[in-house]
Amino acid sequence: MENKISKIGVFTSGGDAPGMNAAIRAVVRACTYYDKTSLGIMRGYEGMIEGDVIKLDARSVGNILQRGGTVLKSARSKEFRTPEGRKKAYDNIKKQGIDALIAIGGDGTFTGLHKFYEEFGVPSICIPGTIDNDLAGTDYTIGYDTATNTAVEAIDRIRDTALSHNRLFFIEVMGRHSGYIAINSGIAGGAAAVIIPEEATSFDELWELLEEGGKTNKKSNLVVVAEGSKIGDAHALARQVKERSSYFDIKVTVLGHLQRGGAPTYFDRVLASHMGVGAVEGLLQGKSDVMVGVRDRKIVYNKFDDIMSKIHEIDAESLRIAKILSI
Ligand SMILES: Nc1ncnc2c1ncn2[C@@H]1O[C@H](COP(=O)(O)OP(=O)(O)O)[C@@H](O)[C@H]1O
Ligand SMILES: O=P(O)(O)OC[C@H]1O[C@](O)(COP(=O)(O)O)[C@@H](O)[C@@H]1O
Ligand SMILES: [Mg+2]
Repeated sequence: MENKISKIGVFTSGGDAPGMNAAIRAVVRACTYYDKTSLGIMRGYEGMIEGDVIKLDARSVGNILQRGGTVLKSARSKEFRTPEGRKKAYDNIKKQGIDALIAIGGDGTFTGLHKFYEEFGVPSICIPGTIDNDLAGTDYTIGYDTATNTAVEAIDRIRDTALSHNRLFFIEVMGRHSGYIAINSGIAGGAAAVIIPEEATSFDELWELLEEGGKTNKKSNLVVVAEGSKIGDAHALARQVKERSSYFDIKVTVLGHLQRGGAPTYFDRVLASHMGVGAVEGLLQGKSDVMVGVRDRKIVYNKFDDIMSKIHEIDAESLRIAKILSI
C-alpha cells in the first residue's frame, strides 16, 4: 500500500466507550505494520488545539486492549466548534508533521472531523466509538455491546429486589437520542415495557400495560426507560404513575455512567481491532472524510453525508419481540 501519508495522528473524543483502547492499539500496531509513524493526540480536539501530542509505538500500546476508558483521554471541546479553535488545531497538526487523522468517537466527533476536513483538507477517517450505537453505516459502534451487557447485569440485580418486594421499578439507561441500549437490555432483562425516543409510546399505553400486568397477577414490573425518552425520564414517569394510583410500590434507578466503564467485552475488542486496522488501511488506500464500519461482518467505508443523512434505526423486529414478551 503506497501512499504519501507517513504520520498519522489518533485521538479519542466525546463520551468514552469501552473498547476505545483496543481501537487505539489496533491503529498504532497497523501503523507499525505498514511502516508509518503514529502520534497520540490527548483529550480529543482539546489536545489538538493545545498541541498536546505524544509518540506512540507498538510497545506503548501493550496491555491496554482489555482496559475500559481511553488512555488518550477524551473531552467535549467547545473551542473546536469555533473556526478560530479549528485553525489553532490545524496549526498544531502542521507543526507536528501529522498528515492524516483517525478520530475515535461518536456523531459529534465525526461532525467536527468533517468540518476540519472541509476547511483544511487533512485526510481523515472516523472510527465509531460510542455506547449509544447511534451511527448509521455500521451494525455496531464500539462500546455498545459492553454497555448493554452492563445494563443487563444491573437489571438482573434489580429484578431480585423488585420481586422480593413486589415492586415496580423504572430503570433509566443511557442513550441521548437512541433507544438501542434500552430496547436490547429490556429484551434481555425481561422488561414489562421499554420506552425509547424512536417510538411514540404514550403514557396511557404504558399505564395500560402496567394495569394489564396487575390483572394477570404480575407481581413485579421492570420498565426500562432510555435517557432520551420523549414522554419523560424515569423519575417523571414514576411520578405520573404515582399520581394516577397508589396501587404500585415504585422505585427508580438511574444507571448513569456506570454503563460507560469497565472492561470491554470480547465483541467490542474484536470490533475495535477490525475497525482500527480498517481505518489505517482506508487512509493508505486514499479514503477520506469517511467512517469505517462493519456491516454483515465486512469492513465498509461510508462518506460523512451518507452517514449523517440517515438514522441508525432500531429494527421493527426488536420492537415486536419486546412487546410480545412483555405480556
Ligand atoms: N458541529 C460541530 N462542529 C465542530 N465540532 C464539533 C461539532 N459537533 C461536535 N464537535 C466536536 O466533537 C466533540 C465530540 O462530540 P460529542 O457530541 O460531545 O460526542 P460524540 O462524538 O461522542 O457524539 C465535541 O465536543 C466538539 O468538540
Ligand atoms: O458523560 P456526559 O458528558 O455526561 O454525557 C452523557 C452522554 O454520553 C453518552 O454516554 C454517550 O454519548 P456520546 O457518544 O454522544 O458521547 C450518552 O448516552 C449520554 O447521554
Ligand atoms: Mg454522540
